[in-house]
Amino acid sequence: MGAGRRMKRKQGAPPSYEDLQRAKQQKTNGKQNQGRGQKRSAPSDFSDSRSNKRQSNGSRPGRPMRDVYMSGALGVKTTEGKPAKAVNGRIAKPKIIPKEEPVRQEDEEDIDIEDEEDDLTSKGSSEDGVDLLQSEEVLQVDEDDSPEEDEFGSSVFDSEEDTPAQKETMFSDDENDSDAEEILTAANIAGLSAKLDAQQEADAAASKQELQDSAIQTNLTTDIPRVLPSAEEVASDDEDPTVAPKSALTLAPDLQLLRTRISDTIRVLEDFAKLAEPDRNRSEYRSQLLKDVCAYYTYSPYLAEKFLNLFPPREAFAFFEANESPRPLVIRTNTLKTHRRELAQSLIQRGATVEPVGKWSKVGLQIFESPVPIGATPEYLAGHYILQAATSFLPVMALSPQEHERILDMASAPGGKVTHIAALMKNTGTIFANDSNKARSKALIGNIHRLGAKNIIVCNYDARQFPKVMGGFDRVLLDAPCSGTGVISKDPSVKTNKTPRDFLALPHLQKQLLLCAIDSVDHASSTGGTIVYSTCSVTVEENEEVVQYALTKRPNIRIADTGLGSFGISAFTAYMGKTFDPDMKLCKRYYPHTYNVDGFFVCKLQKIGPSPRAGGAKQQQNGEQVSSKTTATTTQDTSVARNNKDQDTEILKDMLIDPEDDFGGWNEEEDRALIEKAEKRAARRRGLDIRGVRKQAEASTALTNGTDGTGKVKALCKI
Ligand SMILES: C[S@@+](CC[C@H](N)C(=O)[O-])C[C@H]1O[C@@H](n2cnc3c(N)ncnc32)[C@H](O)[C@@H]1O
Repeated sequence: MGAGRRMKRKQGAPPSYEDLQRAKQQKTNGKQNQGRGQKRSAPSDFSDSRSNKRQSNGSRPGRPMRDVYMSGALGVKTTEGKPAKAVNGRIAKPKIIPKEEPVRQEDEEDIDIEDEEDDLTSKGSSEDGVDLLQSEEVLQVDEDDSPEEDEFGSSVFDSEEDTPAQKETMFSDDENDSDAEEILTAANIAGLSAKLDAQQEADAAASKQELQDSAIQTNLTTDIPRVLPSAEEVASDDEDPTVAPKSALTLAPDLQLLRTRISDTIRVLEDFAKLAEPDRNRSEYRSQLLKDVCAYYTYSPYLAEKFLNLFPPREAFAFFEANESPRPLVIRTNTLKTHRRELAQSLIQRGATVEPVGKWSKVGLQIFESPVPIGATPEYLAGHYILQAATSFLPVMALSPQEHERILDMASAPGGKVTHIAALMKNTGTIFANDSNKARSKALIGNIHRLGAKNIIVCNYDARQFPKVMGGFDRVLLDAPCSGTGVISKDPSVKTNKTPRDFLALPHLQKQLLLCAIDSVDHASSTGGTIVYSTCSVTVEENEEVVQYALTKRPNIRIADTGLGSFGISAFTAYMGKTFDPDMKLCKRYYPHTYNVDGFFVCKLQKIGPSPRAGGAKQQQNGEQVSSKTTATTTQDTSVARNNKDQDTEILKDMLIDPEDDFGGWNEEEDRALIEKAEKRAARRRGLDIRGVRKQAEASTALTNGTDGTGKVKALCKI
């Protein structure tokens, strides 16, 4: 795995914290500022991931040659490397991207605009979709409409496994893998072999060094690291070893010392009986770790603690590290217009180095280098691909859309997933692509046109209005608005701008949306009856807890296998004293540090009985009411409300549910009371007066409340 390799480069045997302190004392008082610059000059076995940040898109050593597509020594020139300038007169001149400075995601990849104005909730889950040109369009749109900022990125993972479900969904394209390999390998083999030889040599040297380092590390473990400050050190700020001397004209933390102390503290926590100082307890080490993590990686204590609760200390460290590097750039072939093999060849001819994203996907390509902006090639303009995070493929694979079905994507802008669905359906059936954010919907429409999807109807509702607007869908995708804790490398502001309120308000919205998604599905669909819920967040509140809430409120659903095989980590069945449905293990979690992909959560639900009268069935029967807000037309029949009331009643009885019982909808009052209670508790924990917090919230609400129906949530989130 890419991540593994990356971690191998970054981690080694760091000098112990005490050694570093000793070395530090020997230095003169007038030494230079030891901020980030110093960190970069740290010893090689202690290198800083942030200084490696730009390398992660670079070539990956040790790849099997047959997997790599690139323009090699055969001299495939970038003969068509200029024309981007000419198309529509809209493209900036092609930029040469040197090897050391791979394509910058911020510049090139899909932009997922966080809707500041609409609501905080538009912070993307699966950040994918709009490419450079679209983003240019969006930025223009933003000036006209509401200001927005979001960013879609790309990521990649390798998986050696093909599952039957993947075959069903992704391998339906008519690409022949071995053909592709043969042709492309023949075209590139000469250029690759020299490069790979060098890479293998470098790998072997790195492995040797790593073995030596780990031997040293083993010796180190017999020492008891002194990581906690003594009483005197606590008393005197000036002697704080994490702060550079004042003579250095800065109070920037000494990052090298911090990093070493983090590493030492983790060692202690892992082997407490052996390595802890006498009379020190675990929580002292944990709070030291929290403090150091916040200082080193610049997280708010609130969020850092959340992650330290989510992972064991060493894994949390790997997670924080992974968030400091961008994920690799990935594109999805648009099979409505081309095949991956042809696309790869075209990009190679433009001088790009590309590689299949992994065996799990027939449509993903990872871009290593490109002398032309990947968001501005003629192939891009012709809609042959879209820049899209690799994890963004997964919810669509789990949804497994079938030809001729009727599908709803509840929160679809800027359209990475919905255009993927259209491609898998080969432009048959009908897809409703909804998003509550108008400006983002323009980007969505742009992508739909560029990629040539012809079976999509765009609508602009608050998705909580489904299924009142229409229901009876074969499948529904809810790629929910979320906190974005899985995509911190793309949006580091998440490190500090998320508050406890966000983790109350967002799950509240997500729960409401998920119930609406469930109620919008036709349980009697002969092909589907499926709901997929996904987020690009790793928090339990936004994932397992949301699914658990839906299971409680809707006994007519079951968690189903995602069909993603062994790829991904099973979701939690218990977390911090809470237990979830045992089938929660069927849901999948993805982390940047395990697969070098965006953090993601995917859950597949199967609807096995009708929705309650209040929540869905009744509304589904109104499924024909396609509102005038629908912004495109189709010849497809939208009246697919197939529920037979008598039959439904029987099914409900079979499920031991009283058909007259109104188990639908959410109880706004009940939720509000719960939120207020949680807020009170959070304020008390932080030593704040809840009345002051509320006053501030009200003031903020007055400033930010909108008229689009999402104002309540927006107000909550802005505090
Ligand atoms: C994670 S993004 C969706 C990304 C999209 N699925 C894709 O693949 O390109 C979440 C989207 O939810 C939208 N959204 C937020 N609140 C919503 C609501 N109440 N109803 C519908 N859409 C909403 C945001 O505008 C944002 O576009």
